Formats: sequence, C-alpha cells, structure tokens
Amino acid sequence: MPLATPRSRPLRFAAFMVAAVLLVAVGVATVWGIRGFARGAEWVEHSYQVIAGIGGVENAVRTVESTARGYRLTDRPEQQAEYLAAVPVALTQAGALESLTRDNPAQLQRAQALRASVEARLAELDALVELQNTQGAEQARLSSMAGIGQGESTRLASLASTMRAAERALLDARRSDTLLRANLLIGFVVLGIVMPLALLGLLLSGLLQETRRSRSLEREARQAMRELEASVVLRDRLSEQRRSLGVYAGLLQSCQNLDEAMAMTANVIAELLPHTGGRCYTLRASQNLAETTARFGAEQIPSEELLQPDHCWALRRGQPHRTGRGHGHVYCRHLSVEPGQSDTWTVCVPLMAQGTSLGLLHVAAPEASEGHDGDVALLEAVGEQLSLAMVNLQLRETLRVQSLRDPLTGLFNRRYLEENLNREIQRCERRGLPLSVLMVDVDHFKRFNDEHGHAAGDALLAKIGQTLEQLTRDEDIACRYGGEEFTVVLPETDGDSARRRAEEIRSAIGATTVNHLRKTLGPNTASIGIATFPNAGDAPSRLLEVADAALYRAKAQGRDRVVSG
Ligand SMILES: Nc1nc2c(ncn2[C@@H]2O[C@H](COP(=O)(O)OP(=O)(O)OP(=O)(O)O)[C@@H](O)[C@H]2O)c(=O)[nH]1
Repeated sequence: MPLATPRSRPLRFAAFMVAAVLLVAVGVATVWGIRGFARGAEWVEHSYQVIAGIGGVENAVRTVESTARGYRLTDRPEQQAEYLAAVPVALTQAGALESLTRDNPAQLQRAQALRASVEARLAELDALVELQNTQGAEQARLSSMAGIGQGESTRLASLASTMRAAERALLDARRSDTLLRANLLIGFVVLGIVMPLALLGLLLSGLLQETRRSRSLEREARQAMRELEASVVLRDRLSEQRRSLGVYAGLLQSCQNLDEAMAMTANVIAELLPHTGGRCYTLRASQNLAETTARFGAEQIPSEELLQPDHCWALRRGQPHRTGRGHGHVYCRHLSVEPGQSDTWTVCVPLMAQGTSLGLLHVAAPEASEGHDGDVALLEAVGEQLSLAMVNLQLRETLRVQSLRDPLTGLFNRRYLEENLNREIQRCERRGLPLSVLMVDVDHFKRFNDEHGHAAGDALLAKIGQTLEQLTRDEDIACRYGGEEFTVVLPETDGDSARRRAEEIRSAIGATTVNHLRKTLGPNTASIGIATFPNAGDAPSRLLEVADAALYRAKAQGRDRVVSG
C-alpha cells in the first residue's frame, strides 16, 4: 500500500515507530558494543601483561644465573651481593605472574608450576653459592661444569614456553573476539542507521506524495469551482437567451412584413450575441438570388451583398454549415476569406420551411469567444423562428394580394379601388393637385365571347389586364371594375393629361390580340369615360358616376373613343 493514501496513516505511524526503535537500539548497541570492545581490549592488554610477566620471570632468573656465574668466576663479594639482590626480584616476578593469572585457572596452575620451578632453580643456584662459600670457588666451578645445579633450568624454560604459548593462544582468541565484536557492532550500526534512514526516506516520500496529491486535489477543486461558476454564468446566459428568444418569437408574429422581421432578427442577434457579426438574406421568389435584407454586429468575414444559392453550402445542403476549430475550413463562396484566416468561426443557417428555401443567416465570430456550440444552437433556433415567420408573412401577403387582386387579370379588384380611391383623393386634395378616373369598357365583348368562347374572352381580358399594367405608373391604380370593365385612377393628373393617357390606353387595347387554340383573336376596341377631381366632384362614388356617364356617352357616340365627363 502506498504511504500517501489516507488509509496508510497507521502504517506510517508503525514505520515511524520502527525507525525510532531501531535508532534507540542502535544507540544501546553502540554503548554496549563500545563497553564490550573496551573489555576485550583490557583482556588483550592483560594477555600482553601475562606474556610480559613470563618474559620478566625468565629475565629475572637469567639475571640471577648470570650474577651467580659471575660470582663463581670472580669470587668477589660484590658479585655475591648482586646475586643476592637479583634473587628476590626473580621471586617477586614469579609471584606477580601468579597474581596476574588468577582469573585463569589453567594459567594459574602453570604460573604456580613456573614459580615452583623458579624457586627450585634458585635453590640449585643457592646451593652452588653455598658450596663456593664453604669449599671455595674452584669447587663450585667444578660442580657447575659437572652439571650439578643445572637440572631445573630446562624445565623452567619449558614451563615458560608452554605458558607463553597458552597466553598467546588466549591473546589470539581475545583479539579475534574483539575484532568480531567490532565488526558486528559496525554492521549493526550501519544496519541500524540505514534501515531507519530508509524508513524515514519512505515516510518523507509518502509525505511529499501526499503534499503533491493534496495540492493537485486543491487545484482540481479550484478548477471545479471555476467550471461551476462558468456553468452558472452559462446557465444564466442561456435562460436569458431563452427568454429573449421567446419574446422575439412573439414579436415576430406581429411583424407586418419581411423587412420588419429581418430588421428585428438582426437586432435580436446583435443583442444576444454581441461578439458576432453577419447578415440576413432573403431569397427572391425566383430562387436564383438571395439579397441582404439586414446586417448586425461587426462583419468578421465579408459576405456578398447578393449571393447565388449555389455559392452557399447551407442553402445547397439544406442544413447549417459551420467552419472553424473542429469543423474544418471549407468556406462558402459568398465569403471573402483571407488566406490563413483561422481565428474566426462562421456558420450559415438556411431559412427553410416545408422543404423550400426562404433565405439565410450568415454569422461569424472570433474563435477566442466562448460557447460556439451554444451560439450556433441559438442561431438555429432564431433561424427556425424566422423561417416560420417568413412563411406566415408570405402566406399573409399571398392572401392579401389574393383579396385585393383580380385573379384573371392580376389587376387590383373593385374592393381595393373603393378602399384606396378616397385616400388618393384626400392626398391630392391636401397637396392641391388634380386626380382623374378612367372608366374603360371593351366594345362588343359579348359578341367576342359568343364567337370565340368564354375561355377566349378570359384570355383577352387577361391580356388587356397586362396592357393596362404596363401603361400605368407605380402611383396609378389599375383595377378590374367588373366583367369587361376596368378603372384606372391617375393621381396628380388633370383632365388633359388624363385624356392623353386614355387615348394611349384606348389605342393599346385596340391593338391587343390574343393567341387562343392556335388562332390569333382580336383586337377589340375600347371606350373610355373620364372624370377629373375636383371639377367632377370630390367623392369617390361621384367621380365613378361621372366617369361611367362619360363612358356611356362614348358608347352612345359609336364606341372606340374617349369622352370626358
Ligand atoms: N369571357 C368572359 N366574359 C365576361 C366576363 N365578365 C363578363 N363577361 C361577358 O361580357 C359581356 C358583356 O356584354 P355587354 O354588357 O352586353 O356589353 P358588350 O357586348 O361589350 O357591348 P358594349 O359594351 O355595349 O360594347 C357579357 O356577355 C358577359 O357575359 C368574364 O369574366 N369573362
């Protein structure tokens, strides 16, 4: 088990205790060992003393022998005095040796034998000296030469040698013992130091590991705290975005037209994702071009003002197309990307409903910004809402147009005329300008129907509708009043100008033919009555009545003409 885990604490305590016990044991063993070593040294010293004592005894005996021999040879009293002085020294040495060996019975026995031998040898020498003193030096020399008084000398030498050998053996054994003790002590001390050191090292490494581990845990905790804070911020941001998205979806439903919806979308994206920049595109009804209808933020990567759907991967594939870190760098052709520009991410979100492309959201932002995936998810949600709104607006517009336009001719219908004529009169009245109304009726249309059929009649009416559309200005109102009768409102147009315009219309209708069932049919002439505000009146109904009356007169006067009311 590693010593850095919390569960290893008892183990660490045990290791510490073992190290402490080992250190104490080393201390005790060292003291004990040193004392033993000192005792061993004393014994070695003692053996040396014994060996020296043996030598001392031999030397003292030799001194006695030598002084005795000198006395025999010289017969001088001084020599005898030296002899007499040397004798007690030899006895003292032998006694001292005996004392030294009291600890060792075997050696004591040998020392006692040696002492006895010394005493015997001294007795022999004493006998010779006595002989010399009583019978003369010559007699003593002769006795000595005859070997009398020499017997103990060899035995003494032999005893001394045996005792020395025994003491030397003891000395060797004590030396070895001391050496062994010293080596054991060294070994024990080394072991006793190394093991606690190893244990302490292990403990230290465990502590270091634990410190590292606690630091790493601290770091992890700090990181987790930071992530938690970031996730709280992100959660708040997401809930704020969701709330804004809900408000946006509600407001979108109230938009009157596409431009308004696009402008609001741009504002919402700029508010929710201020670090992004981009454009909203609307696809034309022809589906061949998408044009910029709104912009937001600072454009990170320029995109074309008008783009071909084929140039955008998102419009081609019908799904969002991303570039940037983790999504590759396959850019759409409508983007002007600088070579090596990899510090920006982009997304194109197609605006689609029921499989039909309606437009595009193009957004780019710096890679340094955070939460790209969240941003893209938000843009996709915005795209979905916007697509729905676009479909609704288109549907509403279609219904509005259908309710205001005549389906056969494409011109405004009578309802539209009635709703707008009054407004146009008031506008001209405020500005002090005239306004004219033309009532146009195709001549003998019943006959045309009868001759070529109702469908042919419809085709001719549609063609006349196109002619009127082409001949009128944006501010004019051309409408089908009913049947084969048309009304054209000409704001800011006086009677003379109206007459000229009416003549243009009459001659254009008079030249209008239609291809039906591989036959060219027509043209039919047309009669036109004119009423001009303010001369003819200021009420819409009055103007229409006057124009109708003028038309009636034109019919009565032979048709194919213009009559002012
Ligand atoms: N094909 C077709 N015919 C229509 C339509 N609306 C009205 N008509 C026909 O237009 C004809 C109008 O005939 P009239 O009112 O007698 O007028 P006209 O024959 O043009 O004679 P004048 O106006 O006096 O020159 C009728 O036969 C209607 O059936 C339409 O939507 N399509």
